[in-house]
This record gives sequence, structure tokens and C-alpha cells, in this order.
Amino acid sequence: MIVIDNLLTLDEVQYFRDALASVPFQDGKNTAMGMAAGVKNNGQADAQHNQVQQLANALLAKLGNHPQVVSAALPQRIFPPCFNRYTQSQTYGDHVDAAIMRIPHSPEVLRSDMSMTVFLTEPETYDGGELVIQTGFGEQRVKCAAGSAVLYPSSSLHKVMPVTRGERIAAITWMQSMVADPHIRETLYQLDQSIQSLINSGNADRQELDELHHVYHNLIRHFAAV
Ligand SMILES: O=C(O)CCC(=O)C(=O)O
Ligand SMILES: [Fe+2]
Repeated sequence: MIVIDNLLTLDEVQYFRDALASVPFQDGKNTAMGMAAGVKNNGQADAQHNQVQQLANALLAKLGNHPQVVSAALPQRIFPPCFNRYTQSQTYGDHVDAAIMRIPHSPEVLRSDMSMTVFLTEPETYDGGELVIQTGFGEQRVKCAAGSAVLYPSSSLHKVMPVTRGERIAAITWMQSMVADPHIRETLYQLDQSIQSLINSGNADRQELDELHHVYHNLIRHFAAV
């Protein structure tokens, strides 16, 4: 599970929230697949609406260009983000996201390897609404600052706690990774992050850095299915 701080600036968050205030929302059950429909109680911005599609595309472009997202997910395909809203005790009970998703308006399908929530409301403006993810090390509860995001394995059971005050607005998406194996993907992420912090430390030896880059790219070449 990876938290990405300040994926969006506060101005961008404000822009998304203002735009979402004037688009139609529908019952989230409409888009829940299989078992998930029984436990899903939220609102979802109408994905057919022109302005919602523009917002989704703007966020999609941002995600595809974000170095930490790219490093952690190695995305091959990203589902156009959906925007959801929880108010007045709305909740999404325990579920696992569908493994295969049809990409709207495209012949392509996507295997969900990583799920992402981008928080669009400040945590102090609502109670509840934590995203609770089951991991091998127990339950992780996340409630990020507006503009920050969490990336977690789509294979994990997760839920959104009831919102008991205010409203929680978020963008959610799924990514198919070029590296299907979560352990290898995580190790590649660690290697890349170590290389980045060496670069940022300013005292890395140029030749050693080149060698590490060489290793990283050859591992990607070996493991990435494109
Ligand atoms: O809103 C969230 O943080 C996650 C929602 C979710 O799990 C889903 O829509 O599949
Ligand atoms: Fe989910």
C-alpha cells in the first residue's frame, strides 16, 4: 500500500470539487459488478456526462505522468477515473474489485492489479469514510488529505466506513500493470525509489548511478509484458 502525497494541488482539488458540484450523480449500485452491488451505497458522477469525462481525462493525464505513480504501478492501462460521493451514513462494505474491467468506449479490457483512491475532500470536514484495506499485516485505515492518494493491490478485500458527518468525495481508478507479479513490482518500486533518493542526496557517484539505472532498466526489460 502506497500513499502518494499531494498528487493534486489544492487549487486542482478545488477545481475538481467545484466542477463535481454541478454534474449529475447516480446511485453507485449501477456500476457495481456482481457481489459488490449488495454492499455498495454511494453516489457516482454520471460517467456519460461530458464534463465528467473531461474531469476523468484530466486526472488520467495527471496519473500517467506522475513519477511516483508510474514507479509504483508501472501502468500499462489506467481505467478512466470515476468520482464517488458518500454522505449520510453511506458506505461501501467489504468487497474485492472486479479482476477484469471493460474500458468504456474502447474494445480493450483491463486486468485490475492496483486500485487507487484520490481523496478530494479535507478529512476534517467529514467523519468516518476511512478506506479500510485488509493486508497480510492486518487492517490498514486510510483517510488522506485532499489531493493525496492511496494505491493498493486490487486483490485485497477493502471497504469504505460509513460517513456520519459531512461528505466524502473521491476519485477512484484501477491500473493494469506491465508487471503482473506484485512482489516483483514492489521490488522494482523499491529499487527505483532508492535510485531517486540517491540522486536527490546529491552525492551519488555518477558511474554507480548509471550502473544502477542499467540494472533497473534491464529488470524492467525482463519482467514487463507490454
Ligand atoms: O472510495 C473509495 O475509497 C474506494 C471505493 C471502492 O472501493 C470502489 O469503488 O471499488
Ligand atoms: Fe473497491
